[in-house]
Amino acid sequence: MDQTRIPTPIAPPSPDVAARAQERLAGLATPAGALGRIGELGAWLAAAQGEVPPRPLTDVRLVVLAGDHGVAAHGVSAYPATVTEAMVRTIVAGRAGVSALAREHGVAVSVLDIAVDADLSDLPAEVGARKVRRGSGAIHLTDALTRNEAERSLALGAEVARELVDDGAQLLMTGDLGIGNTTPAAALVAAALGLPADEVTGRGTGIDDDGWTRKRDVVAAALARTAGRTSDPVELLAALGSADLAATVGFLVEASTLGVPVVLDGLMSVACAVVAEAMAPGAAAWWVAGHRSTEPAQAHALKSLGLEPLLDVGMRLGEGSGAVAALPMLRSGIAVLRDVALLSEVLPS
Ligand SMILES: O=C(O)c1ccc[n+]([C@@H]2O[C@H](COP(=O)([O-])O)[C@@H](O)[C@H]2O)c1
Ligand SMILES: Cc1cc2nc[nH]c2cc1C
Repeated sequence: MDQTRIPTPIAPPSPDVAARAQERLAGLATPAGALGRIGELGAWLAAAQGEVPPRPLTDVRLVVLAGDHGVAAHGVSAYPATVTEAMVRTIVAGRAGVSALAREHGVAVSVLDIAVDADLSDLPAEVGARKVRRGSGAIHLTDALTRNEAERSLALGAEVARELVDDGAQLLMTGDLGIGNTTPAAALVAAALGLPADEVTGRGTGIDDDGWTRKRDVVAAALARTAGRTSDPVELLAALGSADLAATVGFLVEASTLGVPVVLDGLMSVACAVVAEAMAPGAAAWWVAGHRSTEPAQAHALKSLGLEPLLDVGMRLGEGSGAVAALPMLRSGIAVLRDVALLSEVLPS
């Protein structure tokens, strides 16, 4: 039986409302186009909300999807895999990098253990309620997941997005956490876009030249191992992804299906967005890229999606931090469409 999924096209934010928002933007008491991307963001959010001017963003949610990766035992990261568990605990305690940014910008953060290779059952039950497995396979040696695990991960990511939207979330963000995860994310981008390992391999948490060469070889071996099997997105996630990355894909597809805008983060988020766009063509119209990571694969992935990141400040933290950091620009877009006078109101008649 052919298990290949039929791509499900996604309708964009309302073109009618987008046109009305552009009309309001063009009529503001500013020189035409003077608000640049801030104005464009306001118009995009208006179209996404179906309302001009758009409503203030009072309910913004970030979900950090955490997991370990078999490749971490093969010298591809500057840090040991034990950091993943430690940082899940740190996010729960509200003391991670993203925790500080999220408090500053009024974003509610939750962290989910999708595939951390540790027992986190002492944490609040919701953290581990969707655990798929302990760690995903080392992709240069074996598939990351079974096809069934990939399907389950996609479904649970979708479920997470649905729950947040049902609970009133106006804007969603995805974050990632997992030592070694820039290796499968780079491999996903390479396989999806037909790029060689050299062009997608970055320094991740800060590996040295020897580490980079090892990581490049791991990505190349993973691509060679799975050649010819990765045109179907579910197969791609099973072969080269992980449970946490597959869950992120499911989350992104579902958010766009529900018509809720998403701010993407760094490499993992944008690599998953490439796979989500393949599963749900048109979904990218519901996403904005929060920042440009230092990872080369993210640049390729952004380009393929036609997304220009809002910030370019050398961030490479993950955790959703670059999405949260970009939020003031989105709020600014809403403020100008709501509060700036029209030129017709201020000019003497
Ligand atoms: O978001 C990014 O683009 C990004 C770039 C480099 C590193 N990270 C974070 O660092 C970890 C992965 O780096 P590595 O070197 O272990 O593959 C993981 O926890 C990510 O959240 C994140
Ligand atoms: C300390 C630390 C925090 C992180 N947060 C996301 N990835 C990370 C990797 C490390 C090493």
